[in-house]
Parts: sequence; C-alpha cells; structure tokens
Amino acid sequence: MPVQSTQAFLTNAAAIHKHAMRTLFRQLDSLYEGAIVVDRQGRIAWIDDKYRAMLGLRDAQQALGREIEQVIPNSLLRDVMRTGEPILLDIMEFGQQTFVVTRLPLESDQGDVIGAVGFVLYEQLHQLKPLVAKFTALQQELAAARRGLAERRGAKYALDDFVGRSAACLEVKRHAARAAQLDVGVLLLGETGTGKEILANAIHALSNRAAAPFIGVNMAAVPETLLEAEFFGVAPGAYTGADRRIRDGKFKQADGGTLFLDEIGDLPLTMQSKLLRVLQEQEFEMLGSGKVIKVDVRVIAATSVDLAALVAQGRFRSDLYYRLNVLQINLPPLRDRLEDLDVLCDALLQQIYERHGTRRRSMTPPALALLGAYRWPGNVRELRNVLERACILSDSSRLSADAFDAVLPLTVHGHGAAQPVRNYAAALAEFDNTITRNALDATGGNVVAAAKLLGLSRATMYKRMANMKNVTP
Ligand SMILES: Nc1ncnc2c1ncn2[C@@H]1O[C@H](COP(=O)(O)OP(=O)(O)OP(=O)(O)O)[C@@H](O)[C@H]1O
Repeated sequence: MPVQSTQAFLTNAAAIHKHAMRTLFRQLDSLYEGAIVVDRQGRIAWIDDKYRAMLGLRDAQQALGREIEQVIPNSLLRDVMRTGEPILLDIMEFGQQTFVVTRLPLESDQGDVIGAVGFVLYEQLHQLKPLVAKFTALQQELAAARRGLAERRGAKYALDDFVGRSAACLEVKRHAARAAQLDVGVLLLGETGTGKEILANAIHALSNRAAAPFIGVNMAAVPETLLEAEFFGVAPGAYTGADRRIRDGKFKQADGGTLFLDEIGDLPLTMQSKLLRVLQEQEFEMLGSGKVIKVDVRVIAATSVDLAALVAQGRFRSDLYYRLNVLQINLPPLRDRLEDLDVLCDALLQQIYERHGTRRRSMTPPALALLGAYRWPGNVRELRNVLERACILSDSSRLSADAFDAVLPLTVHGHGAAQPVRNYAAALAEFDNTITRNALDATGGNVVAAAKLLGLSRATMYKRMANMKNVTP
C-alpha cells in the first residue's frame, strides 16, 4: 500500500475497526467446529448442524427449547450470562470428547444480556492437542492421587486388630462397638501403646462415617504456634511466607468423617476454647480468609494423662472435657491383662513376619513366662518392639527365653550380680542413658511418648538423647 493511503487508512480508526470485525467474523465462521445459542433462561435457541452432529443428536428438534445442561452437562453458558463476562478459551469435556470452546454473552442494543453463544473451535483444537493431552494426563493423575489420599485417609484398623480376649479387652471392644453406633464425642483413656489409635480407627470403621476420611492429629507433636493452622487451614497469602495455595486444615479434611485428637491433654488453653466453639457450632474460619466453613465432623479424643485432674487444676476447660467425654473408654495397660500375652505375641509375630518376610516364629512357654514378669511401661507397642528385636537376633523359629536376654530391659532380669564401685558422674550418666534408651525402646522410638513416660519435657528428652549419642560409641 502506498505511504499516502496507508496513513489515511491508519488515521481512520473507525474504518480499521469495522474492517477488523468483518475479517474476524469471516475467519471465525470458517474456524469453529460448531456453535450454539441459549436464551436468557438458559434454553437452547439455536444450534448448528456441525455441533448437533458432534453431540450425536439426530435433528435440531432434539435440542431446541431444552435446558442447556440437559444436552451439554458441563456447559458454562449460564455462568457467562450471569457474569456478563466472556470465557474466551476453555477446555470442556463432553463424554469421552474434549472440546476447546469460546463462550460469549449476547447483548441487546441497550446492553442487557439476552443470551449467550458458544463456539467449539476446531483449528485450535488441532494446535492445542499437546495441551489437551497434558490436561487430560494431569486430570487422570489428580483423580488417582485423590483416590490414593481417600484410601490413606480411611480407617487403617478394624476392631479385630485390637487383639485380646481377656475380660477387660472384651469390655473395651463392646464399648467401642457401641460408640460406633452413636454419633457422640468419645474419650479414650489409656497409657501410651495401649491401642488408643487402633480403637479410634475401629470405631470410625464401624460407624456410618466409615466411607468418609479418618484424620488424626497429635496435640503433643504439633508446636503450639502451628496448631491453629493445622486445625483450620490457611488461606493463600494469609501471612508472610504462607503458601500461595489454600492449605486445608484437619477439620476440613475430616469433613463428613472422624477427627482423632491424640494427646488431647496437651492442647493449650487458648486452643481449647477455639476447639470447643467448632465442636458446638460445627463451623470455623480458615486463617486469613474470614470465610466461615461449615463441617460435619465427629471427634474422638485420646489421652494418656489424667484429664479429670487437669480439669481440677484449671489446666483443661471443663466444658470441653464434658463435650469430648460423652462416652469414655478405658484401655487397660498390658500388665493388667497379661492373659492376653500369648494371643498378642501370636498376632504381633504374624505382623512382623508379614512385614519383614522372614521365617514364622512362635513363643516357647519359658519365653512367655519371662515376658509375663515384665511391667511393660510402653504396653503393646513395647511388646511389639521387643518381639521385633528378638526376631532379628535369633535364628530359631521357636523363640526361647534366651532370645529375650539382650532385648528386655534390665529390670526383668534383676540386678543379681554385685556392681563394681564407680565414679558417681559416670554412673549417673549411664543411668540417664539406660532409662532414656529404655523409654525410647518402650515407645518404639516415639520421642514425644518417651518424654511422657519419663515425665520430661520434649526439649529435655532431646537433650538426653544428644548426651546419649556423646557417651555411647
Ligand atoms: N490391642 C492391641 N492389639 C494389637 N496391637 C496393639 C494393641 N494395642 C497396641 N497395639 C500395637 O501397639 C502400637 C501402638 O498402638 P497405638 O498407637 O494404637 O497406641 P496408643 O495408645 O494410641 O499410643 P500413644 O498414646 O503413644 O499414641 C500399634 O501399632 C500396635 O502395633
């Protein structure tokens, strides 16, 4: 184009616009693979033959006048009318097919939205194929991850996993089965390693919430400053360093299911009132969002401390205590149900065999008698740990009392031999090491539980462990 006329053309903005629109519409007409129009009520007012054929409709009459979603379930044309905003490029699924679509609102001369038009683009579909393939693959991955998460979030144990046939154990199981029928707060009381988590899982699995998630939080393991975020989640950018994505809290994750609050006695007072509010109202605010989220969650709490004593000392809110304690189940320590030792050993040895794939083992009567003489401060968890180590150290398929010599803490063997006179500091350090190691053994390496057993804070426990490393080669 000569310079003169180009300039004339460029200065005439209205002409350019008109020309561009004519070109666009001419091209669009040959670009799209199908088109559909809905009226203000979201009913199909017009559909072209190409779109009709893609949707598998015999004639236009099968579509005209019907609600758009009845014909195209994933249509967003109604949203376009509601917002008045176009959706210029989107991927829409229709059965097994994936369409790349454009949606525009239709306006009257007065600017009122009177309907919407949707196009399926076709040239672009070809060009966007790698993108569509990636989108489909990502969607499949997401679905698989969601399925995996749901499985992992479900109950890990059933009532049969709570092993024992003593009267005390059967009583516990009877209470648990009853608790499953009632949608009320349950409080599980028992020393560390008595199976509180197993029982909480089992109650969930037997309840009519079984298909929904079972989510656990250990109050002793989450630092006080993080508890609120852990419970209620964090909105994107709620504070400096917060994730740009929403992080759901445990209440949201457990929606429809059961939330297991382990070591509830460690819940700080400030969080106790917040927890009480959620339990009463079944709603909470996600941190940094101000949005109220409604949930339907059943809470099972557990503790190894005397919660009633904490209430008496004013360290645990009595109203929260009553709310959690509608039904109480007391789990007996292992030393009070030693008649279960043989069935427990059988079940645990079977688990060890399944996990490690080594040979099947059984117990000799003297070995059982030796285990029966021990006090088991770490309860069934400690028993499992002791059996596991005996299996590693012994080649025999029948575990004799000897197999436990190097495994059981000193107390069970007694201190018969005369002890040499030693330097006081060295003896004290050795004593510290021994009880620290014993507590860790008793709890299967669980530092929080071991600190509890010794009546130490977590920080002191870590200090002891560090010292232990310094002394022990
Ligand atoms: N009744 C039981 N039957 C079979 N195994 C059990 C039983 N009780 C406990 N265990 C074993 O002990 C381990 C610890 O159990 P669990 O975590 O349920 O105890 P807990 O009371 O919740 O302990 P903590 O108070 O330390 O959290 C389990 O992994 C399981 O191997």
